[in-house]
Amino acid sequence: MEYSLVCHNLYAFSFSPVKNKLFLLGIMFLLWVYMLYSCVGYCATMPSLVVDNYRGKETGSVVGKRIENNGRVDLMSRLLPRPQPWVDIESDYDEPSVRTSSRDLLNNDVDAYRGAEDWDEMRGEGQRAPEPGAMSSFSNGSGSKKLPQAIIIGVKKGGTRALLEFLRVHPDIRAVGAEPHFFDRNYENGLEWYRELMPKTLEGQITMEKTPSYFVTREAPARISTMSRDTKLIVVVRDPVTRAISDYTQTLSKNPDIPTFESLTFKNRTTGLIDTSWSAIQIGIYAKHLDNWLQYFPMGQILFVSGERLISDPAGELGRVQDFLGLKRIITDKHFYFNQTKGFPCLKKAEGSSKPHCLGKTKGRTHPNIHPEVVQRLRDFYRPFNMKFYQMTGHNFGWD
Ligand SMILES: Nc1ncnc2c1ncn2[C@@H]1O[C@H](COP(=O)(O)OS(=O)(=O)O)[C@@H](OP(=O)(O)O)[C@H]1O
Repeated sequence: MEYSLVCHNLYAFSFSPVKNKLFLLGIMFLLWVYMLYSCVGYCATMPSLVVDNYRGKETGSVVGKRIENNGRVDLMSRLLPRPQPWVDIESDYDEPSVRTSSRDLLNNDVDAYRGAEDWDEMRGEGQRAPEPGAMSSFSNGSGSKKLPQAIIIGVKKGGTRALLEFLRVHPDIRAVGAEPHFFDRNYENGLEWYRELMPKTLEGQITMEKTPSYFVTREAPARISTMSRDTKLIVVVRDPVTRAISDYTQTLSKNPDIPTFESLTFKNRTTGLIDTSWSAIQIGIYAKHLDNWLQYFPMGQILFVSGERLISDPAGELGRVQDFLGLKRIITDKHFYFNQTKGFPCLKKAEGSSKPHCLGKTKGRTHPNIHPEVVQRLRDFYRPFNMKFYQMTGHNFGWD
């Protein structure tokens, strides 16, 4: 009798509609928590999830701040839609390395006026060192942060952003979107600070960064060699005359009142003496800068990418770079298309996206018309340096 009463009560309890609903809700909640957890784990291990605080700002979110916060907030940031890695993060600070006091402004000294070229969302913040955890991937994914094994060290306006964005398509490359400027401006922060900026990588993946000003920074070769003598160096070089005009165009876009290109080029217009203290001119003397690197690195450890070919045959140049990095040639012709409107090759699918992607509006600007006589004078000026550079690298870049 007692037994049947207990059974009856149990039966009534387990099949009461309220309890049933509560039970179902409980199961659904557990399932939801499980799915959420799995999703976080999955997101964190995806190789392409690179977010930095600058991107966070770009997309109008506070992703950057979240990444530095505690686990719960960090978890939320992972679940938010991933900001696309290319979205107008086209860096790139102006060149501070070749300075003279009178020319600070025109030499794009970041302290004089911080250009933050292309990196629109950084404008007006003043120069500051990137914050660890702010530039790299999600902080809790699998893998570990490593110092870069390969660095794009130059040259400014050579096509460095295009090369890095193209390389990021490769599953074995993880790169910092922002320019860390560690070996020129932030060296005192120490290697640990630098490593913290890097995205997490899995075994076999290569960590990369690009800071074009390294190529003209006197201390950079020794510093990089101290980090690791095995670091692979990549330099994107471009006709120094067009490079100088591109550099000037960038400065002009931010400071429309600067003197003309012509007047900045010459120390003395009548004698035709070139002002080599102007960074736009100085950077293009590639042979001189390369000499400094060769004191610390053998030629075989430096790859020169043609900025011109990166536009006319991106897959060809990318093939060379992948070989140099010891990677399988995964980035090929089929990754690119020529965008008529942009006038440049673009990616059919950018990293982590299924959409076509061209670089932003600050890459591929229209250059001002420069008087042909000035261009000719510059060609004459650079010719011997170019010849020396061809000789040193064993490669004729065809600028003359
Ligand atoms: N695919 C593609 N799309 C757009 N732009 C391309 C591309 N490939 C190379 N380039 C050239 O890259 C030049 C900018 O060079 P950088 O990225 O090295 O500039 S920066 O130093 O980082 O500011 C930029 O220079 P300008 O044309 O003078 O703007 C471009 O000519």
